[in-house]
Amino acid sequence: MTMALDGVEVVAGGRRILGPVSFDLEPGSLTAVVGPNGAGKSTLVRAMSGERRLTAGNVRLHGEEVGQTSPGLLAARRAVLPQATTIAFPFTVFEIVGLGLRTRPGLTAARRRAIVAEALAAVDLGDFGPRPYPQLSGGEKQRVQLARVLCQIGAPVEDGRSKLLILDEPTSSLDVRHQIDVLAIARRFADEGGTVVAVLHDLNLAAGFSDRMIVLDSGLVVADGDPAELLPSDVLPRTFGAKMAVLHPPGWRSPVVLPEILGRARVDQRPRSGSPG
Ligand SMILES: Nc1ncnc2c1ncn2[C@@H]1O[C@H](COP(=O)(O)OP(=O)(O)OP(=O)(O)O)[C@@H](O)[C@H]1O
Repeated sequence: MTMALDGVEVVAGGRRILGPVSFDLEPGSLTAVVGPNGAGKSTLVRAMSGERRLTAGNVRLHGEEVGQTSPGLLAARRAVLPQATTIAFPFTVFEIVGLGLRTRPGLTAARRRAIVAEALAAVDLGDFGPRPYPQLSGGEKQRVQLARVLCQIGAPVEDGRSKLLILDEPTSSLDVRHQIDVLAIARRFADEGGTVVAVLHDLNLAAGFSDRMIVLDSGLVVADGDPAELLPSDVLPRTFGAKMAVLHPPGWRSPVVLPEILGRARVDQRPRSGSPG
């Protein structure tokens, strides 16, 4: 087991915003965390990464409590792509991505350059190294941050331990092709023995790339299972308060869901019979 959460609770502003939550993450898996705005998804991933102090319970990474693990050791075993990263200084893309390698001392300068170049190529930013980071678009910045995280984490498995990649809305600023590219990188990391947990708002992307979907609502896990089974169930419409149409494209691994309003919108926009125009 890579990570174990046991009775995790977080209280903030006088109310419990997460928990109690208990589950395990296994090597070789990609778990999608979905849920409405304010459900506690970011709080959960920050608790998992050791960035958020727990009010109760514990989070163990390979048996060691993350709250008790040194920052250096944590950085070598898990990497976190946060929801937003603000960097105002005119660092180049090379410099930002290279920051990920601070946790991997002992590499030669040539090796560091090669790793950074490889990570940039993986996120389709092969030519972006010399560019000033603040000038990039939102989606380009998000992919630079993923490259930094990939540099930090290195191989999916080291010393027999599965490394943990924690991604908070990694596709929020990305076009459809780059959404798929980024989740394919995460999928590959899991297929090679790493462990991935990703907060995603796109339920179809979540179902397409994950082996397991955890649905969070009001700080609690309301469903946890195979996305192909969860998508057609009543859990998602109930949790999100949105009617959903379930489609089963022939040959697809998982069904897809669409908000029902999409099917009606064009009809509703047509002029009513008898109305002017
Ligand atoms: N420090 C804090 N003090 C008080 N309330 C907080 C604090 N941090 C988070 N919250 C509240 O806890 C709830 C969960 O926040 P969180 O950011 O984890 O939600 P989320 O599921 O990631 O939402 P989104 O989809 O909008 O990103 C929200 O209602 C938020 O307002």
